[in-house]
Amino acid sequence: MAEEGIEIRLDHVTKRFPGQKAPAVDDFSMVVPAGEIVVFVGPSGCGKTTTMRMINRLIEPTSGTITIGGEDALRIDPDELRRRVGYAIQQAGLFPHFTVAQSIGIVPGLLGWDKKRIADRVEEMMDLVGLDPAEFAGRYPRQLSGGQQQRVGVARALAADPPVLLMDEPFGAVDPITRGHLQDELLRLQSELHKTIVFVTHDFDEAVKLGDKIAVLGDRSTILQYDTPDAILTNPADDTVAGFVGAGASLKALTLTRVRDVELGQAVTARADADPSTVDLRGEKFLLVLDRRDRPVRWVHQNELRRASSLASVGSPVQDSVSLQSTLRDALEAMLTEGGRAVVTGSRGEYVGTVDLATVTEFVQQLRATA
Ligand SMILES: Nc1ncnc2c1ncn2[C@@H]1O[C@H](COP(=O)(O)OP(=O)(O)OP(=O)(O)O)[C@@H](O)[C@H]1O
Repeated sequence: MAEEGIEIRLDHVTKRFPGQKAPAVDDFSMVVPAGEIVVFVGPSGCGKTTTMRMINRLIEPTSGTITIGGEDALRIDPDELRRRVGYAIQQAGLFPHFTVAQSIGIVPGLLGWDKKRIADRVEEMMDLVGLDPAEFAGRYPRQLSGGQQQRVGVARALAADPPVLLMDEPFGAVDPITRGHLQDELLRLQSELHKTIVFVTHDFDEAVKLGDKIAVLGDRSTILQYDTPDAILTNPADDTVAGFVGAGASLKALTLTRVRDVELGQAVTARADADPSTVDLRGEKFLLVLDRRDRPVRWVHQNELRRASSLASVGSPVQDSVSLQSTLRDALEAMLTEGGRAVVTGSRGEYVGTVDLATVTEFVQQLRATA
């Protein structure tokens, strides 16, 4: 069993770097709830990294207190702090002369684990982040893609099973598609591990996707708003936050809702072996043809249906379907590909319903009305 997250509390924390007039972090107070992902977003230089690094004492606060699981961070001995707080950074920060296995084993090694325990743990972590140990354990960073390096960085941060994970733009240096995959994987890991995660990013979309809560920070790490993504999207605290949310707030809100949360529509359906002349479209323009296991295969227009002698090959293929776990944004994407409705399938790929544009529009309007 992995060790689950513990609460982090920052109380009136200030950091003043020597020789600087203004503090980099000015009187920062926040509770990061146990087992949640809190994302810091804000402009470059606003103090996100400094705030985060005070939690694991890579930077010492000038004043104020930080507690981790109720214990004063300044009193936790450095080895124990290293075990309790994992740290992952942009471009993974891997040592060029360490193999993947050596990198992941660093913190367990520092903590004095025996060789066998470290080796077992390294293998377990590689599996966890989707890197085959047989293939990757002996590789050096330069023999890895950017995405693979980031996976190693996350595995290394998790190796000593810390209840707290600090992640400073960990996916900042990879292409958007890899970034999306790494985000999905982090969410999957988190649904198993329930760590307390503080995550720093410039990217508001990333914050919306990952955060249970988002802290929008301004100069000197001032908290402009600290709330759930949907509260911030629908009700930004001020113009600065609104600027950060940016255009397309409604579109972003679509990533917050799953297909299973909206009412599904129903298409007229028929099995591929049915006789076309018996199909009643009940005023609809399209028929959805299902295979023997009820999986959606093709859309057939009423004109095609009229001329068809069999449903086995007529119509155009269903190209993109979504699952009940997909977001409304995925559904919108599928609608744009399919032209019209997105087909929703269950866990065995079977047809369960459809989502159409009206449902999405209605959802956005409701969200605005309740905000
Ligand atoms: N070691 C240091 N000595 C002096 N000033 C520093 C030091 N580290 C950071 N600062 C200053 O503190 C402020 C906050 O920096 P910080 O790195 O925390 O910002 P950030 O929000 O993480 O920025 P970015 O998003 O660009 O990484 C900046 O003005 C920076 O120049």
